[in-house]
Parts: sequence; C-alpha cells; structure tokens
Amino acid sequence: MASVLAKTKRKKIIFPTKKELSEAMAEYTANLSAKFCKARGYFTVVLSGGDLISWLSELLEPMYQESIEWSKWHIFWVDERVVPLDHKDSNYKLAFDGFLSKVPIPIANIYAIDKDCAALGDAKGAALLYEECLKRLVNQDIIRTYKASGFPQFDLQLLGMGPDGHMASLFPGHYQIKEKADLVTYITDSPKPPPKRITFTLPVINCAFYNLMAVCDEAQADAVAKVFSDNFDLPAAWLTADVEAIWFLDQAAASKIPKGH
Ligand SMILES: O=C1O[C@H](COP(=O)(O)O)[C@@H](O)[C@H](O)[C@H]1O
Repeated sequence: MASVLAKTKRKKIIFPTKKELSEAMAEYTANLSAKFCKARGYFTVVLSGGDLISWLSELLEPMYQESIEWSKWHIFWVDERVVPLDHKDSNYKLAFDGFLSKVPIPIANIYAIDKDCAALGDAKGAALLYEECLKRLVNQDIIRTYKASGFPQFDLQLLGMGPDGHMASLFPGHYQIKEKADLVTYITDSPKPPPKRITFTLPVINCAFYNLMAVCDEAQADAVAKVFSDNFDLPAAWLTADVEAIWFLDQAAASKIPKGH
C-alpha cells in the first residue's frame, strides 16, 4: 500500500454553503481546463456519481459555457453501477442528464461503460472492457501515463465520499481497495445498492494530477473526521494525487474534524 500513499499532503477548504462550494469547484475545474487545454490540447476529466453532479451545475453558467473549450474535454467515470445506461442508478445517466447533455462535449469523447455488459449486468466484462478503453486512449496519447507506474494519469478527478468512507466503489472491508495490478476492478456485493459495480483501483485514482473530493452535509461528518484523523480503514483516507489532493467541504461535513487537523 505504501507505494500509493502520500505523493501529496491532503488539503482542505471549508465553505460556508454548498452554493459557495459549487462555485469554487466550477472555478477550480475551469482553471485546470484552461491550463491542460493550452498545454496539450486535451482535458481528461473523471466523474463520480452521487451528489457531485448537482454541484457541477455552476459550470452551466454562461461565463463558463462560453469560455471553456468543451470540445477538448474527455469524460470518464471513476466508478459505475453495472445497470443499463438508461437506468435511474446509472452514474452515466445521472451525469448525462444533469450536466453532459447541457455542454458541447463531443459525444465521442464521453466514455461510458460497455452498454451490452451494462444491460446484462456483467460486472467483470464491463471492468475488462473499460480497462481496454483506457489502454487504447493511452496508446492514442489522449490519456497520459504516470511516470513511476505507467498507469493512466488523468488531469482532474471529481470525487465524492459516502458516509461509510467509501470513494469510487472502493468500500471499507472489501478487497478491491488492495488491488494494485489492474486499472479497473469490479464488485458484485457492494454494501450500497446496486450491488454490481466497476471501479478504478486506488493506484489509478492516486496517479491523477489533481483530485478534488467534494463532501457536504452532517451525515458525512463522522467519516470526514476519521479521514482527517488518518483512519485508513476508510478507503477515502488513502486519497492522494500527483500534484494536489484537495477536499472541498461544507461546514456541516467539516464540523467534527478534530482541532489541529
Ligand atoms: O455510490 C456512489 O457513492 C459515492 C458517494 O456518493 P454521495 O452521493 O454520498 O456523494 C459516489 O462518489 C460514487 O461515484 C457512487 O457510485
């Protein structure tokens, strides 16, 4: 595990309200978009599911709609529920309906899981095909690779955490958090429904240049406090990044962080 830890120190910013968090997340994302689009003509963005998508709505404001080079964005999912792509539990559907359908990202640049595996509930097949997809885009030089491991290195991942401390579909007490060889793995008994999911492995998650973890509400306060006390039973406590791993918290989520952390 040590090899995937502590490339950067965990940082945090606490916002008075979700609205302010959401505005800051939009600004953070837009600045990185400008930086990476200028540097190499692409911006690789990894989304998660959950509440995060509603907080992305600030990026739909005219100021960002008009200034962001959307055609250079490439969209991935850090985890996905293995359900049909039009199912209410699909992270793809959540992001498409709430965000992606409202911005001019070319449809070819949006990498959902394989629709047949999704429809059949084939988690293993979906993980294998998503890993192949990542490798193909590495070969096309759309996704870069992390120098030390050769793993795919995304520009920005926007992450969320559940009240049990799970991130992506890496759950406490489940072996997937220890997977080091594969890029994408799967789970068929997720404690949070639906049970079948695929997920990036921790080494891939921690290779990203920038990881932004957004967490709001009192229900997450205990888990946030444990993470900031370095309780590594929680998968989210392992989050790091190549350049910056930053937690955006609202006051309620941050309310139980012990003083000095
Ligand atoms: O099931 C999932 O949950 C996590 C956390 O969601 P949240 O609504 O508590 O923020 C999410 O990040 C993940 O992508 C999703 O599949």
